[in-house]
Amino acid sequence: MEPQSNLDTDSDSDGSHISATPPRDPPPPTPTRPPGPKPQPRPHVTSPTFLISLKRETRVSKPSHPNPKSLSKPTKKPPEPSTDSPNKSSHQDQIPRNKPLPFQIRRMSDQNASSSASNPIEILPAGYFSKFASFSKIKRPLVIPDSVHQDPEVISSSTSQSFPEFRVSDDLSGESVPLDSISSEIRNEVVSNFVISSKSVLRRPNLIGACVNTQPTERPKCVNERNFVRLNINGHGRRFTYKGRGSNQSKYRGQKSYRRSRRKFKKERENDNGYIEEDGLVSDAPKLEELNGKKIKLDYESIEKAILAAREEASEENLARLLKLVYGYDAFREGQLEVIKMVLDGKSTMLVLPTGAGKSLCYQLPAMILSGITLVVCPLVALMVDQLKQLPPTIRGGLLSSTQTIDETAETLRLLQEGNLKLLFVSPERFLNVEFLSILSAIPVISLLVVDEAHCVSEWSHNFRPSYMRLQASLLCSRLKIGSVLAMTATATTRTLQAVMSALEIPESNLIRRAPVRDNLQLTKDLVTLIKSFPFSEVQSIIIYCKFQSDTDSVSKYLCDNNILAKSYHSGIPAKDRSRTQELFTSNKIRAVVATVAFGMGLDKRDVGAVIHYSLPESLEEYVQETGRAGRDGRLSYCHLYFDDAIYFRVRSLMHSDGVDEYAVNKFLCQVFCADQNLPGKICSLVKGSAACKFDIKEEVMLTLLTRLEIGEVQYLQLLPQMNVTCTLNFHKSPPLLLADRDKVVGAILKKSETKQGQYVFDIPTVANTVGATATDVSKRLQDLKVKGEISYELKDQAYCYVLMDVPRDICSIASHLTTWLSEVERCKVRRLDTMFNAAAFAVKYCKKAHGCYNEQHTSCLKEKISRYFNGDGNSDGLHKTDQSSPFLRSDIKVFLQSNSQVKFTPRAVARIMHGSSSPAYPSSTWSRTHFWGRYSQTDFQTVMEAAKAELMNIVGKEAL
Ligand SMILES: Nc1ncnc2c1ncn2[C@@H]1O[C@H](COP(=O)(O)OP(=O)(O)OP(=O)(O)O)[C@@H](O)[C@H]1O
Repeated sequence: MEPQSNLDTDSDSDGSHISATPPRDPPPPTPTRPPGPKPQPRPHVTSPTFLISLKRETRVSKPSHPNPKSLSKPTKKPPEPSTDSPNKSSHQDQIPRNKPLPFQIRRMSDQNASSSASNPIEILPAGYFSKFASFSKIKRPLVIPDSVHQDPEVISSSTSQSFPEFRVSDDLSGESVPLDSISSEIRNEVVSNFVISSKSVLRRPNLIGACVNTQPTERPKCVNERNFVRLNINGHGRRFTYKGRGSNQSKYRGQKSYRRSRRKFKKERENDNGYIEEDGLVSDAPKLEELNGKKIKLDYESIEKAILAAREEASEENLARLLKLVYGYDAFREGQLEVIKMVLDGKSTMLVLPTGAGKSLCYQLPAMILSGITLVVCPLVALMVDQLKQLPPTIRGGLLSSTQTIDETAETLRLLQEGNLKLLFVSPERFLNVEFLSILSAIPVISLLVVDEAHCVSEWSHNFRPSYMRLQASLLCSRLKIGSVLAMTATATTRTLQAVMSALEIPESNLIRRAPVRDNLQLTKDLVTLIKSFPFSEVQSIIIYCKFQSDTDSVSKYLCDNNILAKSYHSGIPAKDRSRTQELFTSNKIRAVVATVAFGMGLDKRDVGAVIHYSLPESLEEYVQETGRAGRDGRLSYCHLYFDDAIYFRVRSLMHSDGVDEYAVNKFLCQVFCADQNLPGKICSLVKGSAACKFDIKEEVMLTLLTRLEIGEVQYLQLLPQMNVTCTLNFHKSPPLLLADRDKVVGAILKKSETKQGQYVFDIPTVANTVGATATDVSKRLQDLKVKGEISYELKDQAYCYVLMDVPRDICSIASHLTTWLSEVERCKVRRLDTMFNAAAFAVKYCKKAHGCYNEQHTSCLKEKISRYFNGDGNSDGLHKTDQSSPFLRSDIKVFLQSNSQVKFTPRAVARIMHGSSSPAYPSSTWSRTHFWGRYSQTDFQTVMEAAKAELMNIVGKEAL
């Protein structure tokens, strides 16, 4: 075995924990098979096993060096160059469909061969794996990436194309088990499960806070814990139906149903099970109970005492007592006690624990003890909801999210102001909301600000979010009274950590960091071999990660066709269906979820036994985070990675989709500052869609640039919440001029509108500037007039809004500075992907299996790579797969430019097309029709850009002559 000394372990895998939750049957070492075409039979398994042998289809590989002659004769007419906006056409019939071929497993004849397309391959029968094959390479059908096609039509169309065929087989020979014998039971289960789920009560956790004051709750005799109540309001205990919009607490008062529910509630309390059911509503026991596999009887009096004792002295003994009383846990896991003590000491702390290691407890416990409110910043609404549900009954929690109605938000804010919340989940975007900030600033103490998924703060992380970048300590502390900050992440390299800690002003000494991978995870490489092997067949719950939405749909469909209960999960699926899938999975009603990266954050299913990466993750951070969803119960779990360089090249091309050119940034800044027309204090807006097309910069990148202008050394602007800025208005009652006399907003509207067919069309920020109000004030005024029946209106054009604070004198130097920074961010993304690829390639090709790895099992070498990566600066070492040059590149670009001579290109735009990567001004819906689309995805992006630049210069030179 590889010495583990360089890898810290976490308590998930310490002896006591393992003995409490025994490992799944350990996998027997994979039997070595003799060479030859006939695979050996698998060990006999008595229970029904569902083993899948893949039979896939692939598209014809494009020759990496195509004949230029053939290229000059396009097979299809190139795209209409551009009289109409390229954006307009997004029909699925414009997307080239891939020609399926029979499934191939490629066995490299040359170990060092790198390009699967150019190397001789041996076609093996499906399901066969020779022991000589260093790795089974599966050529996948080319599907259109999420990021390229957001159009749901396109997504659904791509799912219907013919796809990998999966068979149910009973052994390595790939023979099929009679499906009926397996399926009937499962089919029945599916049917009944769906019936159950369709009847289930829709819960709206964000409403729970709104109901907290509906009646006097059975409070314990709290001494000085004002917010402490026996009942949780987080979804475990009492729940009230919310009778439609506008319902509020007063509607409950005096109602019969309410009195009935009170009686029932009291009765439940008398039963002393600690949990309360409400009036015909969901009465599931708290998560807590499920989590520990035993009932916990909450002793509220003792809990109160324990809280007071811990507040008085945060000793290990006092904290452990509280832990036992509230959670039923016997001991803290590694790192937990240390961080809780630091937080209670008021020290800002950076916590890095693996996924599932128990980070939430590190803020929940202090939230109970600290006197003020705890604010938790979460990146996703779904994550907030899950976290809220998982709060113990002793913490009054609430959340603020964009999915709430105005009434719900108002109710939560009211509770917050009244001090009736102990813990509040918010999105980072919420900090743009002036009303929210003013309520927060009036709160005497925000004891703790928790930044969950804190790596999002740093541009060097795998999951950077511009709105997180705004969570600068200086910005927060200047507006709010925050006791201390707890930043938490499972995955961050040293460079990312430094950036996060510096932004949140966390001292270096306050870093608590453990190894990124738990010890109960086995990391292996080959999906097919593993699916056919014994441990996998024993696993009840499996998550399969795919890169693209269309892959998840197809893979889950094929699994279902073969009687393996699976559902797909991605952001293109309506939220309601996604949560139903999650529910089915958590309650073991389906066996597998086939998902994009959108699945899993906040999922606390302890018995996920396997995580399979069907596509290469984008980074080791992503890999570690996703594999960390297996084995949270401490049992031996399996992580399988499909290694495929076709996906690698496609993803690598996508990594360049955020890149920008200096001149584009320059143009963008000119628009942001509108040269000399704008004065500081003016409200401005940038319509997202049209600006993205105009500058060929993605919307998120524009937001990143704006955020940079807000939080840089000079604050050039202040971001406001995004809104629809174009208003089309009709007057109904009073004549417009009469109304304008009474109302200055209407006066400004009449002045600043264009009239089109009797309708008034205007820009809200412009009207706001005219009357000296905020955009929100104008929106509110419009709403009032609408309620009075004076007007009706429609809003469109979602825009970034901001107030100008300062206009820079030298836009060029800011543009240059920002471009350099964004280029480094782009390179960093590519390096992360390369590192992931190299780690997988190492396991597949070069691992000497000297330190504990055997057969396809590469836990030791991968853990070592992961550890080195996280402790270093995150840089890639080793192989570089992309071609640094190509003899036909220049001539291909020339042909492409000639055949699209009416279109204006930049070198970057040409390189993106050659890489098959869309951008706002050159969308795939138009440009994927050219046969050059994606042709050079295996050639280094920079090399293609330089070749394009040279060709464009040639054309300019000729035109100048
Ligand atoms: N001291 C403990 N003893 C036993 N179980 C614990 C302990 N602390 C936390 N847990 C359990 O571990 C599981 C994972 O905890 P939690 O969800 O907080 O992990 P996490 O680190 O936040 O993971 P993620 O990064 O995925 O969000 C939960 O079921 C939690 O109840």
